[in-house]
Amino acid sequence: MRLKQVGKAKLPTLWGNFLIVGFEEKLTRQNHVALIYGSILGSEPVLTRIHSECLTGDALFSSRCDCGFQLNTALNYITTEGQGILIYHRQEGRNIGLLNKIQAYSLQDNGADTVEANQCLGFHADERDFTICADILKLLNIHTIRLLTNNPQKIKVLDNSNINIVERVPLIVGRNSKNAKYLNTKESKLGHLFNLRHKQ
Ligand SMILES: Nc1nc2c(ncn2[C@@H]2O[C@H](COP(=O)(O)OP(=O)(O)OP(=O)(O)O)[C@@H](O)[C@H]2O)c(=O)[nH]1
Ligand SMILES: [Zn+2]
Repeated sequence: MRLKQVGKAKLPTLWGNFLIVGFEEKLTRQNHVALIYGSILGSEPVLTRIHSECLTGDALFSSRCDCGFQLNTALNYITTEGQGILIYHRQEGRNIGLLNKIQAYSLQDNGADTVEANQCLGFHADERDFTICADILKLLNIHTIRLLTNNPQKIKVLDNSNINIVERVPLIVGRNSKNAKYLNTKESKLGHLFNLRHKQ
């Protein structure tokens, strides 16, 4: 296992009382956290959100993307449901890092879309590794989930990592005039599912 669990504590939030569990990648020492709500063991399938780090959207209220809105709504769904887990996957900017993301934003301010901007900086469109999230689920003994996502790639990677996804739950929130192009590019170039009729 590439990860080890480090620390576990109560985390009261605006949505309710979670447990926060820390994880460290043994090789890189990169850390991730999972927020657990309710009793998840023995109550599978577990409602699961894999949320990729977005400092600008999650903590600074940016409306350039939908991340902050999705974070808010995912916590809402999980607490309303009474059980679930949110993995806060610390691969900022689709894993190009915060400062590169700001440079990508600058290219987008000058007309590039989010994929072109990444490529212009020498990165792939999406540099994230979701297998780490499968490892986190396994360390927590979670094997069967309902996944909150619009991204088919997350489903594919978790599936290949032997996580049983019994349902994809769409998470379509936060569209506005500032992120419309960004969301359209996710649909046209990255394959995100924004049509509820595509629910699988
Ligand atoms: N490189 C880059 N990353 C971005 C940009 N805007 C947001 N991000 C990052 O994108 C990640 C979120 O990915 P998204 O493609 O929005 O959504 P997703 O996680 O693939 O899919 P969902 O599960 O449906 O939310 C976060 O890490 C953000 O920091 C951008 O313009 N460029
Ligand atoms: Zn974002």
